[in-house]
Amino acid sequence: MLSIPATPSSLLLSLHSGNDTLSRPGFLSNRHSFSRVSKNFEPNTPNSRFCRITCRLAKAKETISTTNPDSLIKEPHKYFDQVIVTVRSGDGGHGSILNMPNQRNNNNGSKGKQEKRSRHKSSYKRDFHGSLILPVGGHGGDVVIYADEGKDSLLELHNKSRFNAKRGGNVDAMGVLTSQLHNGLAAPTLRIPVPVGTVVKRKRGMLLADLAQPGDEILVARGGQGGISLIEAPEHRKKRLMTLTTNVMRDDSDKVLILGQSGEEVSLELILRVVADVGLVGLPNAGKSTLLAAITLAKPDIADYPFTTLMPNLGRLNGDPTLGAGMYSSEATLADLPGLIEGAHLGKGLGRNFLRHLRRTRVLVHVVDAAAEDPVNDYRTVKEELRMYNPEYLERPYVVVLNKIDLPKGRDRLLSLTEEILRIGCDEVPSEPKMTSKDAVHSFSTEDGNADKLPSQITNEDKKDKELEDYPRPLAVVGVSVLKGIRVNEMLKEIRAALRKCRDSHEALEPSTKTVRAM
Ligand SMILES: Nc1nc2c(ncn2[C@@H]2O[C@H](COP(=O)(O)OP(=O)(O)OP(=O)(O)O)[C@@H](O)[C@H]2O)c(=O)[nH]1
Repeated sequence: MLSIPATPSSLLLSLHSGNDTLSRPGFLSNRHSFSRVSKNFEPNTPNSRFCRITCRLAKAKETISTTNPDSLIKEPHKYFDQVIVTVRSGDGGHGSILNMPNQRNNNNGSKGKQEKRSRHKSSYKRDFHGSLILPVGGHGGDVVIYADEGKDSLLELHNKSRFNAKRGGNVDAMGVLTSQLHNGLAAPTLRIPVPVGTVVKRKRGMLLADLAQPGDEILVARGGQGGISLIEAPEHRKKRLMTLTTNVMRDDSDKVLILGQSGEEVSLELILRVVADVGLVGLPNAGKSTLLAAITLAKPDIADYPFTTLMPNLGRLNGDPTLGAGMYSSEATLADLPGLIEGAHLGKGLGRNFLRHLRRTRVLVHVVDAAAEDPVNDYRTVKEELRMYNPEYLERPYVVVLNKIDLPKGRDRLLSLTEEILRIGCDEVPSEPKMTSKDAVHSFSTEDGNADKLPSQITNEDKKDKELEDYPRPLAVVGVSVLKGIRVNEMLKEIRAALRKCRDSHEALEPSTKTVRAM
């Protein structure tokens, strides 16, 4: 029987006496935070079988949303790649205090009945040493974050930034040990999907994982262990029981063992780094999204105004058909990044956030509008922004695509533009080893900028002093019209050649790396 007078902040609970009921672990749900528990036996009640518990109801926690939902809709590009979430693993379920069955009513039990019961005892579960196995509370739910190919941004985690795993089940016992007793149910693992390429860090702390491959996962909060069960026995029987099991309750402090351990709560920072083999860069309106749509099945937004692309779009490039059966090995992922403008590395335009998404690419494709006012200057502007953000980007193999040659202005200047662009840069191969695909996948930063320097990038500041002419020339310059499908195959050939070059140099690098490791 449970009577609940309705007062907003506190409840007066009258519980049916059962001392058992009160002492039974797990009876008091941990959803209520008890401020004071007192057993005042009512003097006027006929049998003093009522007790009073004063408690305060904890308000259900509202979902913590750090971001205004309006800004999420209006400015998704500011939030899609970074979020702070709080996760809590489940508490362990409680064990139980049990009595041996023949402890009860042992006054009126005959010798024959006791014998029967002791025979019955042999059906209890026992371990290898013959000791009784007593049920334990269920394990609290773990929290796991995993890379899911179906996710492309962290936006939805801004709406729900708190995750609680379930608690383990209590041992469902009525206080008497029987052979039918089961362990409390283990709570399921709470699995949170994030896009491939998400870096998981403790909030303002250490890096936990880089979920760079589909299916990569990390356990971020371990569920609490379930409590154990103990047998309560009168003093004179304890010694005998100890021969049966070590789980005999010795004093009141043993009750702590019965309670399940609480789960852990952690705040995490999730940072998305787009994972792609090829990064498309260029000024707004150069035709990057049109290019992606022309050679992959991606359907990015395309319009003739700048900054149509607000978030990186990914597309899958089919393998090279000339390779026959091996064509699948030459498949690649392309990332169309929002347009860069002068000052992008300082946060102008859509900001520097997008520059960091080039970090994991191996090949860059500069898309230049050949029909623009000054295409060479546009090309230099983009290269300058890359250099100011991370000079290492200029050392990656790249192809320049002079787009819109269907327009007379573009077509007429194609030759002169190609020559001018090929003049910017040098033939020299940089002395430092180039970033390999593996490095590219595993490079990440604690914050923007150059905080994630690889050993080979330590001299980045020095590199910023170099001119554009001191960095390698493009592998190829191709004139195309991605809209009209003019020379698109030639462009594909050059992009695939650049990818192949990366793979070859990566493979060539591998044996020497092994030698260094062996030494
Ligand atoms: N004539 C012509 N127009 C093109 C060509 N390629 C793209 N365009 C047009 O150029 C405009 C911009 O194209 P997008 O693909 O959105 O350009 P973007 O570089 O992705 O632009 P942002 O999203 O601002 O970065 C659109 O109107 C396209 O139709 C081309 O080869 N020829």
